[in-house]
Amino acid sequence: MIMDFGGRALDMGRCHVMGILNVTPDSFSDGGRFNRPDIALMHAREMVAQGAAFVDVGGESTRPGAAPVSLQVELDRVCPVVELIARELDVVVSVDTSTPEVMIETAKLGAGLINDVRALGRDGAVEAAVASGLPVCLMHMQGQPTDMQDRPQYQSVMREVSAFLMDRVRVVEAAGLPAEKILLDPGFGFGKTLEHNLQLLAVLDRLKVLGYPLFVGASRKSMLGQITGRDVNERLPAGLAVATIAALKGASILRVHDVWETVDAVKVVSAMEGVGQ
Ligand SMILES: Nc1nc2[nH]c(SCC(=O)O)nc2c(=O)[nH]1
Repeated sequence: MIMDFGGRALDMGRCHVMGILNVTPDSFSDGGRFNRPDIALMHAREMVAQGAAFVDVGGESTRPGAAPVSLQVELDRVCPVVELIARELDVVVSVDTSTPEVMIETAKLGAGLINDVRALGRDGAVEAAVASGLPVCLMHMQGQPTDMQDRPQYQSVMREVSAFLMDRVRVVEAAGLPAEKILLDPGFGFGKTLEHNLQLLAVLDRLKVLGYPLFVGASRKSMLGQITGRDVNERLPAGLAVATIAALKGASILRVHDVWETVDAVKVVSAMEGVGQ
């Protein structure tokens, strides 16, 4: 299934790597390194050279406990970087935002995907996403970053995550967003215990049957630290394991910090899947 990302067509039947470009001072693993547009462009260029099909630009940290940022701060962080990358590089610029005005502005500046961890939950976000004409990733989160990890609870995490995402799909499709512009994401680490995250990973293919491309982000997250005991900058092997599992289970986009390493892991999965039986 070919999806059009602001003029760049990509086959969602394949697994693509998205490089993370946090332009926030407090992101948990690379906070503050890429705040200047020229430095951000250099990092984006490097990730594209390593095989990233997407670069995800986020101006508001959504780590547990993160404080919201003002509209102007988010615009000031994100817009110059989106404009520069969209102009200079042949890559889909994804914008990690829940803010309607940021969606509209960055779409004008050449963004190709809206990546909203709040599934267009903020006032005006559905309308802004529809008006932007861009594809949207709808992600599940229980609670808000300020409290989501306090006491995550589910009767059945996959059933509840699926129900939430399908409800959001109904809302955004009714508002005019075509089905072929929707991606779904279970939201690893967003209001989930380690057990919930593992249960979602184990049955990720069940999310696929909803009929939308799957987006997965687990890179360097605390779930990997809980399993391995590794610090945030030593979680690459565990991250590659999740990337491989997700690719095997049909994920279309993997959001990661470590691009070439993940590209290679995906190449192994694709090579195996491509060989005649
Ligand atoms: N769609 C999507 N967007 C994201 N943005 C972040 S920011 C927090 C972090 O990188 O730990 N995570 C995700 C994710 O899992 N899915």
